[in-house]
Amino acid sequence: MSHAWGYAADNGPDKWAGNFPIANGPRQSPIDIVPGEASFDGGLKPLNLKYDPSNCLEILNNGHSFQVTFADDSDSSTLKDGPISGTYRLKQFHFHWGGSDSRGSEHTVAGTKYPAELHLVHWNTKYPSFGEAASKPDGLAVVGVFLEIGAKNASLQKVLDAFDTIKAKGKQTTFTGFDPATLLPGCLDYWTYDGSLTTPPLLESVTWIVCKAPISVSCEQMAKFRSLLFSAEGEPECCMVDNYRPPQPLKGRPVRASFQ
Ligand SMILES: N=Nc1ccc(S(N)(=O)=O)cc1
Ligand SMILES: [Zn+2]
Repeated sequence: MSHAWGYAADNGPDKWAGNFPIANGPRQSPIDIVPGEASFDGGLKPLNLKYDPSNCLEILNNGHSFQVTFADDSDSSTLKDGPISGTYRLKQFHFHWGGSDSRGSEHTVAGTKYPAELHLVHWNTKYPSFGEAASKPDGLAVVGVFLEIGAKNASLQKVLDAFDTIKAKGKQTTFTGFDPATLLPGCLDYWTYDGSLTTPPLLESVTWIVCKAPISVSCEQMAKFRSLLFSAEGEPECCMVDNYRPPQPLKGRPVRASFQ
């Protein structure tokens, strides 16, 4: 690629292996989750998520998605139990979405695409920082939540209301007091498997925890997602849509279910 990675024809997922050969590695994400082929594991614990809204710092358009970033200098916003050992700290959350309601999620369920997918990114505190953890096989744990078209999501709306100030790539603004737990479904049944970051550098360091239950998003709210731009101020405007990587080969990996 002559220029940075993205989601366009000339720098999108099919081109990433050029600069990031791990794109063809053994534990790449996302995947298509086939419920009938997942194994129930009674040893999997319930997810133990404890978030402190006072850790919420800012919202940023990074040119690939928007992300809400958290203070991660203490164990006040953490993920424990589930399929992981130890304590993982929340670093940020972000979304992936489509140009229409028929696509947008990264993981799929028996081939079904959702209009969007939320990722809550946590790092293992056995390592000194996110950056260190991101290169370790047990370094990260990402909770994925599907969005399905339905009722307006009041919690999500608080995030969308901040969009007017971060429309272009590189824009960021203060965003405090938000509780990401309000974006979780009521039921925390999940699938889990060993995978990777779904964007470059595609590091194979993620324990994926994908919730079976979706949360709702209205079609008007989906239109708001699509109002963001991949482009920076002063560049030709390019709508931020279809910022998702398609499912990757499972290559023999087991997918476990926390539910029967
Ligand atoms: N560079 N940081 C990243 C963090 C999370 C993800 S994802 N989409 O796998 O949650 C990708 C990149
Ligand atoms: Zn993501």
